[in-house]
Amino acid sequence: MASDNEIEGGPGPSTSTAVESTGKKDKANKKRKKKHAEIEPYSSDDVLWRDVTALLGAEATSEAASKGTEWDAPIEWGAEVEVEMSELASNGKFFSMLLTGECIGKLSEPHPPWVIVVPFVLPGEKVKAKIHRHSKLHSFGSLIEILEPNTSLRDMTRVKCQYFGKCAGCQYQMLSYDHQLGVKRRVVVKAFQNFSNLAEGLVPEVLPAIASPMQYNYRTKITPHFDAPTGSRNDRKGKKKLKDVKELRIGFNEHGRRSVMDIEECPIATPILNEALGPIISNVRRNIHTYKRGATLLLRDSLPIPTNTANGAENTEVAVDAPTAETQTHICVTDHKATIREAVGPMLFEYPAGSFFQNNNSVLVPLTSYVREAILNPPSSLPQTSPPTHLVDTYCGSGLFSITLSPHFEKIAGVEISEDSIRSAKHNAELNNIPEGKCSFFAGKAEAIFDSVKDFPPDRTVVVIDPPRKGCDEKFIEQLLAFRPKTLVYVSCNVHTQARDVGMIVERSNAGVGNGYIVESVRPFDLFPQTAHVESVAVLRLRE
Ligand SMILES: C[S@@+](CC[C@H](N)C(=O)[O-])C[C@H]1O[C@@H](n2cnc3c(N)ncnc32)[C@H](O)[C@@H]1O
Repeated sequence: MASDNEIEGGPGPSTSTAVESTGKKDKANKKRKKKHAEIEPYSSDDVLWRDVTALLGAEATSEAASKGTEWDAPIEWGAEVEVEMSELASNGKFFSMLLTGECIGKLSEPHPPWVIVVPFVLPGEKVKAKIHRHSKLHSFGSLIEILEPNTSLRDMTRVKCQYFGKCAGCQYQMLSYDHQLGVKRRVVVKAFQNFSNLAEGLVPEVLPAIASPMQYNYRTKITPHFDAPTGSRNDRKGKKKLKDVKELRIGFNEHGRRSVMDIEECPIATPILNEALGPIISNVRRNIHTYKRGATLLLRDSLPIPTNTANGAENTEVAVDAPTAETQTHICVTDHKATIREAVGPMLFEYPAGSFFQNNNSVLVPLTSYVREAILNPPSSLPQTSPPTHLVDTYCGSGLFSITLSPHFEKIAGVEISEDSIRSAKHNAELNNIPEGKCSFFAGKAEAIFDSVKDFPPDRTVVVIDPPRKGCDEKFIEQLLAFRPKTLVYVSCNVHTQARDVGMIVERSNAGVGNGYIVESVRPFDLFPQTAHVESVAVLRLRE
């Protein structure tokens, strides 16, 4: 669960205003500035940077740029500051809250406008934080104390995780679920404002987020990990020394640090994963001498399946003492190569435990039904055209959209880079009795699919696009625009690259003649309750 912001800056002041610099320090500062200056476009650092500049305003930002003071933090590294939080930032995973206007602490005076980012706090709250990293026009503080809570938003009785505030995930637990959905909608609104490059009127009002039916115990995959115990040495029998084993931490990343923290339970994970977690961790501790280095453990929720499945691999199941009523129909799988089985409505999916599948099973029927309705029932305000007959499922994984939408299409083609997933997609078509020849799946880069669908009628074809976080390649977008399918449904777990790609599709397809795509709807889907992750579905339709 590492995020771009998760790496802490080194100790010591990083600013020229905060300290007298020696030649050596000057060099170090220059090196640091150079390193920090390269914010990767569309990374969570970039998303935060856009929030920072929006908060400070264009004038203050460009003044700092022209004076070259963007890196001159007015606060010393390690200083404690009292700040009043003003806004929520949209950079997903890690630091979720933005600044305060005024800082009370060790500031150099007069100081330039600056943003302080503090996690686990809410707008309107006054907090004490310790500065641990500087960046361009903003610094990161770790929360020491909430001095004045925002009691209209914060309710700590909602928090279910004993590690809240220490573990790097699930920072929205103190908020009502309705409020979380509103926050996620706002992230999508800002993503389209900041990254789509489209004029306001070209993006429709973002629809309210669709809730996950389960808000805890929904996550079907967790990956606790551990580093090799520091300085560990084996005794003569090859066993790690007891002291080192005691220092071993197995769990998730500690918030704001490189270190791992012990986890005995994860309230967003499904019950079977929580039951299996303790025995799995004890087993690693007992056998730590067999690990040469750290490792990531895989725990995946599955329906039981015959040990030798048509998909090939043996299933290894973790023994859990006396399964409860809730867990008895599920098993926990730990072998990457073993097969997982999941049901999505009436459809069954099997895939290797180590490959991609959406992690919140409870939301998959609402998600796939929403995509189906968006395709088949466009708003009545649009000219009604013949229903689509062909589906192209790009970045198809093991066939989630192809198979759930298969009853509504005559022909379907899917493309996916992972050969394992393509094998699963073909297997899943058989498993769900889809008539032979209706679905074809190809392993390769997404853009390669356009060679295989030359006989698909573009005006009756829908393309589903569900890329990884980095979004689509230009080559893919070029070929998509050359193909000109009637309908596009873009599903994404990174709304910032989604906004960029949707903007590019609309702009390029309308350049010149203006007969390209319009954005019909944008709607967030909550696949990840309690966390800052946001999924969204955008529907685009070619103008008549
Ligand atoms: C977010 S997942 C979506 C999978 C599937 N649609 C689902 O919902 O289960 C993105 C998928 O894109 C695949 N992928 C990544 N880069 C790709 C590329 N250049 N071309 C095709 N597939 C790619 C990944 O292997 C992954 O399965």
